[in-house]
Amino acid sequence: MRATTVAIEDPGPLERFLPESGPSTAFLRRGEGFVGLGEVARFETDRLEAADVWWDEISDQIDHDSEMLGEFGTGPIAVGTFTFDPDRSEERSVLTVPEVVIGRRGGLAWITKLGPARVDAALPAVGEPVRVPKGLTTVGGSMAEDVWTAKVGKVVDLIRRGDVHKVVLARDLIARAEEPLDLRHLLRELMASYPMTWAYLVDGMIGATPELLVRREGGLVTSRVLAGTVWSDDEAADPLRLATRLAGSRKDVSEHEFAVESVAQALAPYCNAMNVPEAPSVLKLPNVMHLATDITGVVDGDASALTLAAALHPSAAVCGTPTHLALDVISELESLDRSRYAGPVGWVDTQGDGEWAIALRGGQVRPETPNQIQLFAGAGIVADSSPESELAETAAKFVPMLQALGLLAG
Ligand SMILES: C=C(O[C@H]1C=CC=C(C(=O)O)[C@@H]1O)C(=O)O
Repeated sequence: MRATTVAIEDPGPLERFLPESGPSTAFLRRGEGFVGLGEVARFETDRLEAADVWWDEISDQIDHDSEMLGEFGTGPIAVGTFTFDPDRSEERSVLTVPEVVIGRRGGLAWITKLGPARVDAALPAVGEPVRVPKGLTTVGGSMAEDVWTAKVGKVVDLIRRGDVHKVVLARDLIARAEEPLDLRHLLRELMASYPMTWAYLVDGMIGATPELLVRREGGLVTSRVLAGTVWSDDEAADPLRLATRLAGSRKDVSEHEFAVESVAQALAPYCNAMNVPEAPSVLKLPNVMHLATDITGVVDGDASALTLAAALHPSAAVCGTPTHLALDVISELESLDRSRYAGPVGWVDTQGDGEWAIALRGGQVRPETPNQIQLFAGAGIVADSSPESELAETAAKFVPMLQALGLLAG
């Protein structure tokens, strides 16, 4: 397979190149990142490790001709969305190799095309006009709210007995439209309202997540760990007071510490230098605030971004501590196939560089039900958790997608 990468003039908003149907992908933040059009190869699997091996083999077969060698993110890439727990999901994980990638980063723009022979590097036509969803309604989720809060109560009991320290419990919500959903509309809305997040679209999985599982750029790795949340239903609430409340909340700080420790421990074997800030900062989003820690490190060896994502997943930000016990509690009590929610979503290049976010604040549209989207949100439960407050927290985490769908005012 041949790949050609050329520098191009700024192509404007990248998302306008996405077609309404057919395989397409996006991973965008503050106008940077890429859109991927078409598909030259696809791997469906239930294991991150298998995808890593597959991409290694494909990478070796690509003959890449580039004007931009060494520029992060340029060149052929594989884009993926992985299930949270392959042993307990009906959904498949997918790694797809786009035929055309249009990207922008740090003032540079490029196009990469893949094919059997060297191809011209002209920009494709922009996509069809975007359709706004019509006749949307929510039709509930797998579990009634009071059943979910009762489960949170059970988890709190288990934690207080000392069986497990933290468990992230999730719930879902289904929204249905009169016509097939145009995911490009959701992507645009999410990008406009939540520019500080990573907006993703891969194989019907769409959302805008604030949490970066891992980024590898050359020898450097970064992970943005989030856990611990505060929100307010009162628009006039003072953000400084909310942030102070969050930073001083023993419950949220302990929830956050479990998450940081899980990432630091999983990353340590791959790094020969690592920096873990002692105290978290507060990340402010339009709907919630989170405790945030950016861990950085220098990679020792050639572990790819996908290898690192496999090692870090599932972190205690989306699973719990200890991992295997939290996974058992989730499978026993959550009564939900998490599908790709809370799994890694992102991209990797032929050098092993890439970015894998955690698929939060999003939902899945499936080919057999194109009018429908299943939304997911979860909350970290620790010894001091209150079931009602955790339910309200998940409601606050549904807000970005409900706004993008037009089910809530922005
Ligand atoms: C599990 C989710 O959020 C995670 C990320 C940030 C804060 C979280 C929390 O405070 O519970 C969660 O760990 C979700 O959005 O569904």
